[in-house]
Amino acid sequence: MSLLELEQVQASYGPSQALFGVDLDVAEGEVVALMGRNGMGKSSTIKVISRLLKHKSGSVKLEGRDIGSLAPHKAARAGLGLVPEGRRCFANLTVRENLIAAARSGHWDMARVTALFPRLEERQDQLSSSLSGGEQQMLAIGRALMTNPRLLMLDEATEGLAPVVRQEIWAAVRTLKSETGLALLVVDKSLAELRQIADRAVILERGISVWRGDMAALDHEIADKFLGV
Ligand SMILES: Nc1ncnc2c1ncn2[C@@H]1O[C@H](COP(=O)(O)OP(=O)(O)OP(=O)(O)O)[C@@H](O)[C@H]1O
Repeated sequence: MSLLELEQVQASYGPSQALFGVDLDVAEGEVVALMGRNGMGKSSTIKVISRLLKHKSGSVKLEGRDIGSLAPHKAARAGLGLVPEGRRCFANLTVRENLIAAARSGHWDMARVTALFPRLEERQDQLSSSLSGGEQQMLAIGRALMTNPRLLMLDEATEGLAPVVRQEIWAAVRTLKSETGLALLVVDKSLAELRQIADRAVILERGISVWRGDMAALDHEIADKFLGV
């Protein structure tokens, strides 16, 4: 059974429909890249999974259980960890307070998160608003890990960061994959990085899953056709 499974999901923002038929699944321990050009529905799909956007048809299942009627905080409790686009943390809390506020019991605790991101340990007493963009992103990932998710979703986790910081984030994501086997759903513009980390990919075009397959099968022709790279 898949850990997460979406079938023919449709969703709208008021009168404006964004998703027209999203099929996607993530197995336990698997890394899936969710890809597509700008505005094709990647963030909306992540929002549907996190229950921040309600779908109007189709199904969203976590371990075979329909989670379509869960409130967002219950989705988090059910094991869906989200690092949203724009890395939202509590600006008026310190790094440590941000992490503690998210904590739920399990493998991930302060010690493990700060071992993954040593910079967070160095900055633990600083307000999160005083962190650099890269450090804020590390904190956003750390917060999501502190919830001890079954599935971690990263929406554009490296966007707008300097190349050296992006590498630090990717290194941490690779560690998550190799050392913890956490299931990941990753949205990112870097095909090169996704190729290194993802087992499979799902490509969206105008809110529809138009290609699903092993990352190794995503050749130049497919990338050119659907991603324009
Ligand atoms: N809050 C909103 N209200 C209305 N329409 C929205 C809203 N958010 C997204 N949309 C629309 O839904 C469609 C899908 O957007 P979405 O952000 O999911 O795409 P995306 O693939 O994540 O794009 P990007 O790579 O640019 O982040 C787009 O047409 C977008 O304009």
